[in-house]
Amino acid sequence: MSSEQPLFMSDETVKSLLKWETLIPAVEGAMRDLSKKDVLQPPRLILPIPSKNGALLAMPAFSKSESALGCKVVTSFQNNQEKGLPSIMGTILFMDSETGKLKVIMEGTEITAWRTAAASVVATKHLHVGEKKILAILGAGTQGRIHALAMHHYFQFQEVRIWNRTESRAKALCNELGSWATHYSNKERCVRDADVIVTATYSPTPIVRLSWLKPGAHINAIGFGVKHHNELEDEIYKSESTVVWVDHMEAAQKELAELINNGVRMRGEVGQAMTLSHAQTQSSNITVFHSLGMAVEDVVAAKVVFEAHKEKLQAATRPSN
Ligand SMILES: NC(=O)C1=CN([C@@H]2O[C@H](COP(=O)(O)OP(=O)(O)OC[C@H]3O[C@@H](n4cnc5c(N)ncnc54)[C@H](OP(=O)(O)O)[C@@H]3O)[C@@H](O)[C@H]2O)C=CC1
Ligand SMILES: O=C(O)C1=NCCCC1
Repeated sequence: MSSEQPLFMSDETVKSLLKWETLIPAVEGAMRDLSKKDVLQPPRLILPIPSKNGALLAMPAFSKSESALGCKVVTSFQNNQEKGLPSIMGTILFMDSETGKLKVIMEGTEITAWRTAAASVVATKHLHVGEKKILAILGAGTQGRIHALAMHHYFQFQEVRIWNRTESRAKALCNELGSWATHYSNKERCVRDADVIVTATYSPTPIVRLSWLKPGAHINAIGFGVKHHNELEDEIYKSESTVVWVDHMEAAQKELAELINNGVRMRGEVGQAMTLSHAQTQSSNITVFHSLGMAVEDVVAAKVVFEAHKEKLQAATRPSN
């Protein structure tokens, strides 16, 4: 019997091993595999904890092509900012996919941030047709920050605008990012003329209006406060020119049930859009990627990190000549 103990990887170690160059293709592959039904991923269990303004989510997945098996447990506690803690904190259990034996216990707070932004990059790549000159980000928390970094890295937008409810945080983030990011004090001005928009807040009421959107704009809607669809006004969903995509249809039936019951049609999964040519999306359509967040993204990201860790160890023990 193997007595090998599971490895523990802290968020600090995980962060040092995460690279957009390896993560984005891995998340793209996971989204494609899910739509090809090469992934086992049941709808996640969500335990709301209303008295704490929080929730706990249990998210297992198995990727056949990556031979990756794992489960993330993640919490979302909206009042954590005042306690100096991240709102979203996760832990990933990464197993041997042949035996189920636990290989790594990985802190999953960094992975959750990075893989969510990577999924938005993949969705933007496959759903947005036109030029990518102006990016507007609403929310300057963990997700707002990591989306700025991922989008800037992948698409090299000419302008990156950031609005936040608490203006000083948008200013501080732009100062940290450098001259390529500009803070906006008015969200309408931030969104108008933008080619791509990211909403990454806990806002319980709409922060984007249809009349602000230019034809062909693409929105990555990330926020999940009380619901997963508070950030966009109803008119956006009702508009005939809007096409809504999700990461996982089965999860959307559950988590976006209210929208679906109100007649909003989900066009399909981003993984399905990858197999369509862009010509099938009219360039004047407004596209929305409703990012629910998928366990398979976490599991393949954990594999990328574990592989990078093993390579680093090997390199350190290789004799130099
Ligand atoms: N789809 C997915 O896979 C994932 C989704 N998420 C979701 O992304 C969102 C952001 O998460 P994260 O960045 O980690 O959280 P943070 O706590 O780091 O940031 C929260 C952001 O929401 C803003 N905010 C809070 N309440 C309101 C409000 N009433 N109106 C407007 N803005 C508000 C905050 O503004 P201020 O600075 O003024 O407080 C801040 O910009 C959350 O909804 C979270 O659930 C997170 C991870 C994965
Ligand atoms: O997919 C995730 O991880 C999360 N999704 C919604 C908010 C909490 C974390």
